[in-house]
Amino acid sequence: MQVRLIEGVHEAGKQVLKVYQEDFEVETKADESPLTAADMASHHALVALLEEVSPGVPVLSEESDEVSFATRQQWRRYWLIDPLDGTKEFVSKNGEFTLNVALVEEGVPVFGIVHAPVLDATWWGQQGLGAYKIDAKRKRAIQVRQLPDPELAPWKVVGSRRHGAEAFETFCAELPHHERVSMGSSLKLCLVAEGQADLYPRLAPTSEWDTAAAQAVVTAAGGEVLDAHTLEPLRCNQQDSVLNPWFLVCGQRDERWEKALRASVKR
Ligand SMILES: Nc1ncnc2c1ncn2[C@@H]1O[C@H](COP(=O)(O)O)[C@@H](OP(=O)(O)O)[C@H]1O
Ligand SMILES: [Mg+2]
Repeated sequence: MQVRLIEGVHEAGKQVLKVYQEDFEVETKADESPLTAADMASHHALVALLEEVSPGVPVLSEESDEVSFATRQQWRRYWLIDPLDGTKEFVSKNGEFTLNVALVEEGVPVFGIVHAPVLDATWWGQQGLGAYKIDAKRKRAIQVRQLPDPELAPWKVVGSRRHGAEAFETFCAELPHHERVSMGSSLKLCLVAEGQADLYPRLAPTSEWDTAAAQAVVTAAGGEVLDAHTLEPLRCNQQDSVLNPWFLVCGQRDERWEKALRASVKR
């Protein structure tokens, strides 16, 4: 099943690239976020793919009509997709956008694919099977890295290009020696999954479809995606709202970043 899914996500990625390479119009959604023909082409391609691969399993997409919590609560497993995460990066043409497909079971993202068509890179992970990166037609296993001694090698902290700057600054001010990297979309979580970054504090809003696929990759790679208040793993489909709490992605827990988090998260 993974092979067909990855192939299908790549096909959807090609449709996204076709729009990317042409002149496209940008609409503004009710929540002021941008929407392009690429978001919708990817949405339709991914929904068709998932209906083909697993008929009867519900699909919730950022671009679907809203589904009531009363209905969603009945779903033991469902597909959760963000057809184009990082639409602002897409519009500004920096390549840092992704297609995201997650399988959620009992609130836990157990399988996920994140695909970045411009970077020609795909990350996928599955509970019990590990995490992998495919680029330039090469597939390799990935895992989070051990936090280095910051005196010897700076911690690498990844942040959004556009969101949550103030709390991010407070967090970083409390950290030992570190370097920062900016990145768009769910690629930030993938950097932690493959050991290119140690921490991604997301101290700003996101929705469950923004994170579920990459959370599956991070956890399969040995890391965690934790609620910034409780330090419990993020779970999907637990409440009416599809908004995530503020969260932090890490390879491993450490008292030094937990202290920085307490300083930057209002309780
Ligand atoms: N106020 C808000 N509420 C919910 N999600 C928000 C938000 N502001 C930004 N986001 C989410 O953050 C994502 C982009 O994050 P980043 O800038 O770090 O890449 C957006 O994904 P989309 O591009 O899929 O809309 C959007 O879902
Ligand atoms: Mg998104």
